[in-house]
Amino acid sequence: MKQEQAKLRIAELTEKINYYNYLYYQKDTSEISDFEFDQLLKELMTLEEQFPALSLEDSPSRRVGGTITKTFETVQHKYPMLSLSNTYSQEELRDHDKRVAKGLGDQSYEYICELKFDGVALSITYENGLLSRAVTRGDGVKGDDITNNARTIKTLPLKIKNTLDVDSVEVRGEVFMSREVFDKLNRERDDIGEARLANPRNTASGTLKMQDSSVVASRKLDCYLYAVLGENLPVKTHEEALKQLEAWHFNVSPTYKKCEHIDEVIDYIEYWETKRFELPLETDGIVVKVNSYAQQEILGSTAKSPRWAIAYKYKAENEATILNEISYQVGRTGAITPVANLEPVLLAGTTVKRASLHNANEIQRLDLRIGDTVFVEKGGEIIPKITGVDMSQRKANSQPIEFIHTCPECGTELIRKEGEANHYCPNERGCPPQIKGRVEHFIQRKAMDIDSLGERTIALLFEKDLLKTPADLYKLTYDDIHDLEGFKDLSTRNLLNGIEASKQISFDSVLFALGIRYVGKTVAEKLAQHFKSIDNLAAASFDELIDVPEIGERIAESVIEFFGDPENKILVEELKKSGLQFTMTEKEVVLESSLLNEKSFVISGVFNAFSRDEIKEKIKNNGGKVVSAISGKVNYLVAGENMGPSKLEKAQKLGVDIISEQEFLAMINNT
Ligand SMILES: NC(=O)c1ccc[n+]([C@@H]2O[C@H](COP(=O)([O-])OP(=O)(O)OC[C@H]3O[C@@H](n4cnc5c(N)ncnc54)[C@H](O)[C@@H]3O)[C@@H](O)[C@H]2O)c1
Ligand SMILES: [Zn+2]
Repeated sequence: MKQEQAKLRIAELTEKINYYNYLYYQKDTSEISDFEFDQLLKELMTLEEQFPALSLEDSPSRRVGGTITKTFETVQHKYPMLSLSNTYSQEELRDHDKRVAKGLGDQSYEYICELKFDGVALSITYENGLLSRAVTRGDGVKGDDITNNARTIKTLPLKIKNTLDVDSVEVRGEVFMSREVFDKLNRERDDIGEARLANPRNTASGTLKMQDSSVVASRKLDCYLYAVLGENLPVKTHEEALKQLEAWHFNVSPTYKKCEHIDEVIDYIEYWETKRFELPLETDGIVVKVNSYAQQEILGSTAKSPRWAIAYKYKAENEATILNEISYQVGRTGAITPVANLEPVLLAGTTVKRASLHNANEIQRLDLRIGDTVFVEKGGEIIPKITGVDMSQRKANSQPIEFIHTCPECGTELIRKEGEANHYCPNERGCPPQIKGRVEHFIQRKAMDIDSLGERTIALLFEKDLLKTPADLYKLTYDDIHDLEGFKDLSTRNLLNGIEASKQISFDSVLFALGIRYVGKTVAEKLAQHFKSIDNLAAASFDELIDVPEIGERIAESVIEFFGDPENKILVEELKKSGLQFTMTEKEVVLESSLLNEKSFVISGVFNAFSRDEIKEKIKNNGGKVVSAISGKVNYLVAGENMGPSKLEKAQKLGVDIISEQEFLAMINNT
């Protein structure tokens, strides 16, 4: 390539990479795969090596890709947070090993291999053992202070036993969302007609930057720690750092391994290539780090990444197979989801027969045709996806796929609302999956919690014309149920009792159960707290609705539409007559924060600043739980003066963290 051409290409690559970085780090979206992105960056670096004169000072190859946002306080990192150089080839990994060997002269060295967790890097500082600050990587030099959000991560201790006797220590790790939590979140979004989230990494990253910590807490993020930094630490190797993190009760993935030779590293890579799909989170490769800190220092870093570490990334597994047919599913909200039925193919250890296609746009984007040879890819997701078509195999007479026009369940003509990707069946009250789906939504645990009623029973009742709306549940008689296939006396009474008990479920849950589009559990809680009764809510104007914190225009419109529908008015009236709760009772308190979410406390002794009851109150108001007896499940013992020695002894034996009143108050920012 000539200098002139190279200059143009460098400019083009720089612009592209900056654009994808912007999407990835600011908008939490990706328009291309990581592999494609890494190829662009690699091409840029190769050109810069060939033509050093063209290499720009601010080239994306020289700096960490992320940026800071304006919504959080900006904090300077004490030690820069770098990126990792990466490779997809074992050969390049061996080259890296040779460079390490050369850099270290004749010293022998070891590696620690870890999995590369696909989440977001976080730096967390503990001052005198207490979590004082958590900062995102940002641009590597400065990051966002997201301490309150980090505090909601259940496995991240708010306090560590300061055994090393240092004032301040920084730990680093990867915040992630487990596959299970991610899938559940998407099911919940399907349930209220909300668009699906793309992947756990982007979701974790977006969640960490939310303004409302209680929403962050509900998202159940987790964190694996993999680094300890600080002055005068008695830690000399990466392995010791990991052991220290374990001793401090941080969540350390047990998957790391010490390797004495690059061949062992390759074995590790091969072992985890498919095994990693059994892990609870997504991983996209492994990280190989030189173990000795002294040797890490000899090797040093570039402006962008350390020379003592490298990431080996797995290429997503890809197979070709035939697209046999497209089928269409109707969801609870009437949304139509196309599904690709494939000629079975073995992929990453499992047989794949189906792939999700999301919506009509996706079919169009891929330009799919029946009989096409398509490429199927499986990341960590349960449902694989189609990434492309092998055009060379396309049949001459094939036709573009025409999306169905009528509902496969009820025959109604489909609609597609402006600005929405999905087609919908508008026959809300006559379309069987929508009717059954509305009842399934109504009875779920987070709603009316009628656990003796399942999908199968709902279908049976529906077939017998006994269940067309949730209100019909409260009209069911003993005989109606007893006559159903599989029901005996006891199961019939259980179900009737479950339905009866649901009449005591609080208003916010009832509101969620109604299934108003975009009104998830958290939004229902906010609306219930604010309006106190269904009548107030139904009478609220658009402006009154959007005045409620966290309630946007889309939700406001949806609420107004719901109550504007006479059928819904009838439903609410019927449910009221059946005795369901449609007002908020006084004692349902608003949480001050969720800083102590899922943490349990025992309190003992006499306190200075507050009474025992006040401390208990504070724990509950911040989302924590107060229990009376010490057990291994208790997180903290708040110890006052004159506390009983047996409690103390038991807590010590079980490894329960013992904290003072001041330490407790610091946890909830109340000093
Ligand atoms: N698809 C896109 O549009 C797009 C855009 C930008 C970036 N990306 C992807 O992001 C990558 C660049 O991201 P990056 O600069 O954050 O670097 P990186 O993700 O490749 O590597 C550094 C990061 O790895 C993480 N990590 C996970 N497990 C680790 C472990 N055990 N030890 C140490 N670190 C661990 C840390 O968060 C660390 O900050 C690119 O290689 C690309 O794949 C994709
Ligand atoms: Zn229909």
